[in-house]
Amino acid sequence: MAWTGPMWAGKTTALARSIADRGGRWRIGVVPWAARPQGRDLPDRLRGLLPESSVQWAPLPDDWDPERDPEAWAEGVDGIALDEAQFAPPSWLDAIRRWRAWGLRVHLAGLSLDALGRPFGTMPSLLAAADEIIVLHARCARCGRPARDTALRPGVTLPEDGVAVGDGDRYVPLCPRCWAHSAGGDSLP
Ligand SMILES: Nc1ncnc2c1ncn2[C@@H]1O[C@H](COP(=O)(O)OP(=O)(O)O)[C@@H](O)[C@H]1O
Ligand SMILES: Cc1cn([C@H]2C[C@H](O)[C@@H](COP(=O)(O)O)O2)c(=O)[nH]c1=O
Repeated sequence: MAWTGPMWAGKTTALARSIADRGGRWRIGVVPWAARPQGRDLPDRLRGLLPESSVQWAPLPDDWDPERDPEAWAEGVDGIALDEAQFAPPSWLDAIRRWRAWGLRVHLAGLSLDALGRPFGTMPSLLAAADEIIVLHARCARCGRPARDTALRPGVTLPEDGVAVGDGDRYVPLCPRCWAHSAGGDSLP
């Protein structure tokens, strides 16, 4: 199951809620350290959203890559969850198929598009293989309508690979109309 949408859409919150609703023992995936948002410890943040009693934690180490040993990480857990899945290595796709075949639940949350509207990292492939996808919306920072996209703040640029960790200092959620205006310089009708 996968949750996507722009930044501030509530993806992390929905992921945490889904784990709490299911209960059991979960491993929470951590994207490679280098790509993690500075100052935001994702497992801790997820843990803070979950009632301690309903979930047993088995966090993955920072440098974990499922290609190395998917069996080891499936052992003793009912599910595997990953936040910021756009940063996951491509080997997640194969590992997820195996985990599912072994009867594990796999829950993911991440950005499908970068701030230039391009498919972002591994997330589009992970969505293509998902059994269920929920697209969440934030609130457009310009007009308040439902926001499907994340845009760059004026004067901020994005590297070619689309990766620039950050928060409201770099990004804003926008509705399709305001995003087109901001990205293409279209005038609003
Ligand atoms: N423009 C916005 N639209 C919607 N939510 C926002 C906005 N700005 C801040 N928020 C806050 O962000 C929270 C979403 O947090 P989170 O679950 O971390 O989302 P995501 O993982 O999608 O970035 C909301 O509960 C809301 O309080
Ligand atoms: C749009 C966009 C985002 N990022 C980074 C910025 C944040 O560190 C994460 C997204 O976090 P969230 O949980 O969805 O709020 O991704 C990026 O690197 N490139 C982009 O284009």
